[in-house]
Amino acid sequence: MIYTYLGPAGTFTEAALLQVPGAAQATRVPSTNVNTALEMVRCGEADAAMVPIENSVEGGVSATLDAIATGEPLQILAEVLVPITFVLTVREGVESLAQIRTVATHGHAWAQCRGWAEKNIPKAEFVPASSTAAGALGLLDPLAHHDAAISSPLVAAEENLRVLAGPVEDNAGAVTRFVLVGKPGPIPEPTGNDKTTVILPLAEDRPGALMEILEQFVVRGVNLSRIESRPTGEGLGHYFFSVDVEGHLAQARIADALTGLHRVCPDLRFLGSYPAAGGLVTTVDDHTSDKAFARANAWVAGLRGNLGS
Ligand SMILES: O=C(O)C(=O)C[C@]1(C(=O)O)C=C[C@@H](O)C=C1
Repeated sequence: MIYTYLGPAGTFTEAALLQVPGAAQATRVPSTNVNTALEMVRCGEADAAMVPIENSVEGGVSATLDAIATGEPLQILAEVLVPITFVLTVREGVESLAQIRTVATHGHAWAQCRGWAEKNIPKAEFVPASSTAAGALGLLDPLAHHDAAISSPLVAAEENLRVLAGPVEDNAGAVTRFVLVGKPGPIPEPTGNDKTTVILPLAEDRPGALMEILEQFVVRGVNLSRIESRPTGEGLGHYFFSVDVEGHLAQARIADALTGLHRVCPDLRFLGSYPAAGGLVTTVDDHTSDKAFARANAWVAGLRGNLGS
């Protein structure tokens, strides 16, 4: 098994990948960005890619949401949660916060530490890095010029970097959610606590279009755990919705909701059903249970048996 992930080694994404059973023993190839990681899967150079999809403070990771919604189809195989905490590390020679003029980190990490930075290093300019680990490693590179980096405490310790402050995140207890993505194939078995992800392009901009989509879930008792609108790139006002719901394709209420969605949104994309991480407990009302659907379908089939007779 070959895995790729948003690298280099020491990113939160690598920490997420290491939670996947067997990944620590498998080949792990770092990619410099999410698109490259997903392309490696599409062209068969990697069997699966671990990529960040949302953070509890900063929200959706646009690069991932867009890349899995378009292009050659992909499938989410698993999700992993990683608690996030950051430290501020500095280049040799930087002794105090007052000396810092430039800080390198991933845009999502900067957004989670912006309040701390404005207060403690107000003169420092943000230098975007491809990941938190890349920003930290830059401190050891004489050709990179940033004074400081915001990264995980782990990469700071592994690289023997001087930590000047930490934790530096604005919200303690932040969590990033990562997804393991492969080529479309067998769907993981239902566990009873699963998620299903779909991409729903709005066919036309008219009153009630989003409502029509959402009611497909509501009437089948399906709970949404994430909904995000992303621009399609075709101009202002053109969006698709990226939606996670609680449940598995193997369950009648999810299959029935997808049937309904296909009628109102024929270009929808199924991105997979996979076990939910983090102790999600899904409760299903009696009237939307598999048994209730089976009874209702049998009843209609019975009525239809009399058609034309
Ligand atoms: O830069 C990293 O270490 C990553 O794994 C990327 C990433 C992200 O894109 O959300 C992951 C977790 C943190 O929230 C910040 C950055």
